Amino acid sequence: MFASSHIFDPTAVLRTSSSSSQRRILSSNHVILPLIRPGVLGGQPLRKAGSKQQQDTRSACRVSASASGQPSTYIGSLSSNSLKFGIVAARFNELVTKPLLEGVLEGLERHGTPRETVDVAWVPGSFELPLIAKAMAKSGKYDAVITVGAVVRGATAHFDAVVSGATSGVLNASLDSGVPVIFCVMTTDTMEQALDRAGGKSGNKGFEAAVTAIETANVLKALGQQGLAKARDAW
Ligand SMILES: Nc1c(NC[C@H](O)[C@H](O)[C@H](O)CO)[nH]c(=O)[nH]c1=O
Ligand SMILES: CC(=O)[C@@H](O)COP(=O)(O)O
Repeated sequence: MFASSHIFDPTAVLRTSSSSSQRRILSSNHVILPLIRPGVLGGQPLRKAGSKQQQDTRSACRVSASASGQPSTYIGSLSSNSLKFGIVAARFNELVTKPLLEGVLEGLERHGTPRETVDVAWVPGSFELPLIAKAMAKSGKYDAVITVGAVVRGATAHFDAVVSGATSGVLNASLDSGVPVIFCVMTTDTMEQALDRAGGKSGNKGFEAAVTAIETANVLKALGQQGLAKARDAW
């Protein structure tokens, strides 16, 4: 799927445009992005020498206007080396949230963001995630914020209150700030289910959240470059 005689730059964005009713990948002088950074596959990033695309793809996202005026499709790069991230982590059930946090940091690192550049704020529980996430998002310092929590059902209805507050609060933080705030909060019936998703048999949802943050931030950046999204400080 990624075979290409051309050199590609993982900091681009794949864009297709429709022509008549057929969508097509743009001509061969456009680049096809790997869904995983070449270094992860052991491959070597190739580079298309000397083309306009190369100048374009040097930015976090490449968008080329469609000559036919047809609608375009934006698919965000999975390269994070031009992005800044913040994380808010809940200490409650830290048996789960600490491996989730590690998964987030590993995911960011494997796509170009050294963990030393990532700010991490700790809060008591998932109910406190939205306040700090919104503060970070509205600071203008971050291209995306990732919230990490683990809400495990107990004997009372408190589970529902915490999940409801955390979910709507994180969503509000994102929509209100115009910054992607990613919801990496386990909401499970048992601790085992939560641990399975924090590096157990179901993988690490923290790593997945990191990839989601990168792609969403890059799409928003591309739309902004096309005047299709307000600049963050105008949100
Ligand atoms: N039971 C869980 C909680 N409860 C604490 C709340 O998040 C909150 O800190 C408290 O209600 C004070 O505002 N938090 C979790 O993250 N996970 C739980 O399972
Ligand atoms: C999600 C919670 O708040 C829950 O773990 C607390 O347990 P309980 O409902 O037994 O008080």
